[in-house]
Amino acid sequence: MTALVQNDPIKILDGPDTHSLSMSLGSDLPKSIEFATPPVSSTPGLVHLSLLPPPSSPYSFRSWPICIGGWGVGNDLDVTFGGPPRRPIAVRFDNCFLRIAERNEHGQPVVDDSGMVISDAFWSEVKENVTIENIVKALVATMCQDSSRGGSAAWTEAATFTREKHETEETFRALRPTDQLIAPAAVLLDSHLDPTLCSFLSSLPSSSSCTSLPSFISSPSPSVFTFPLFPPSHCASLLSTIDAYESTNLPKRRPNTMNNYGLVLNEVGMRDYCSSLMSKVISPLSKMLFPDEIFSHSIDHHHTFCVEYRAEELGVGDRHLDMHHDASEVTLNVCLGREGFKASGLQFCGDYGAADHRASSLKLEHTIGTAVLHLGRRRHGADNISGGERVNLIMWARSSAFRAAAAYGHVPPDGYPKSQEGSTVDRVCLSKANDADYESRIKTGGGNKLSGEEKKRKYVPFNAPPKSCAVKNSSVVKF
Ligand SMILES: O=C(O)CCC(=O)C(=O)O
Ligand SMILES: [Fe+2]
Repeated sequence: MTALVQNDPIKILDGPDTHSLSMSLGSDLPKSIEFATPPVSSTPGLVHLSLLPPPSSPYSFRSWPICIGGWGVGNDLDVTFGGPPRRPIAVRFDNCFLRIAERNEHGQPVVDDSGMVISDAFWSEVKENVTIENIVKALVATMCQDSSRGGSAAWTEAATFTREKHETEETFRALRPTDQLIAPAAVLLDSHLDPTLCSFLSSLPSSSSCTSLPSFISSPSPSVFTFPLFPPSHCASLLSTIDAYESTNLPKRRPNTMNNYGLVLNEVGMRDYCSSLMSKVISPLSKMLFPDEIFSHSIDHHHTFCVEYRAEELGVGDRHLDMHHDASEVTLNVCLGREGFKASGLQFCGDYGAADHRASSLKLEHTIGTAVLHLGRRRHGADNISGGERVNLIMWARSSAFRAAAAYGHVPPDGYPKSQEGSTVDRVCLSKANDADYESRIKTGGGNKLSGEEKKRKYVPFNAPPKSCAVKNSSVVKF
């Protein structure tokens, strides 16, 4: 394989938290690999390149984008744990449907479901000398030959799986040749955004952190934010693309383990549009709104999907969503419609691993076009819908660097230590799927019911008057 690379010149910016190993990778490009143009570094220390397989290869139907390195986590971890910058750094297959989570013969997962290469055997191939050249060579060897690193059969199967997904996207694109949301390299346009948000983002300095919230962003509870995101016309365009896909016979993978209805938008041709939404809106807002989070400067990939709920009167469908936390660092949840749905509140409890994990903290009502941005580890769930239909776009936004650190045990599982649970366990926060004590608590009438007064107190409508920045007061557990 040769490495094919995008056109922009390499750009490595200085930043306060740059990871010196990643940075040195970005500035020390291999001489022995043929690059069409130099690799690109979009955020400091994060290098993007693409592998271009030869025509005879099972991978040859497309190029394989990879990102290596990543800004923001490495040196923070060094400060926490001491010592030099740690290996392995993040190596992630980007924009691919590659999942080789099954174990290799050493019992190690090879590639996880966000594309992260997490096998020790791969890293032992890279050895002491962590350079782009060694990483690329080890990847090519892993994909093409050596069964001790996951087996070529597993990789061939992953290539076939990816090719089928790729063909599905192309078929859908051919059915809607003028749909700008599914075009290759689609971008989020200014006209897709609420005008106030759009002008705010265009004036936001790159290093900005939260000193006070702009008036159009509310923080009804620590580290939960709401703001107008999409105008109605753009919600309607998104719905029309979703509806068009639903009406085809193309394969529909449901969005996560809990929702039975909805689509993975990354798999219906919308990945590029969603990546643009992440880099133009979610990444800058995460830096600003979650400044104390170790990952907030390095959000770089996402699992984006839509969820669909229908009231009983409309027949089969999901009615509500059980309590859970997300497989994300930061989650965007925006309601697209449909006009006239009833009830369907979004309930929040505490952070996973914190003493108040199952204590109710907030209830929001969805409003079309309004976004909720929250930490993935905050427990939440959706109430029953009582009328009509509701479709929301959900982006689970993630950091490669943070996930690589977690995968290698540099940060505790789930990122955070567990505290002893406190005495408050509210019934609304119990999860049928995730709590072993759910049945016993429900049977014994356990879990505090919220009083009428408490319900009122906890109900906070969207567009509540702006508060001063809540981030500094948040009770997020740190490591
Ligand atoms: O329906 C909602 O608003 C919540 C969806 C959600 O939390 C999820 O899909 O992770
Ligand atoms: Fe969720």
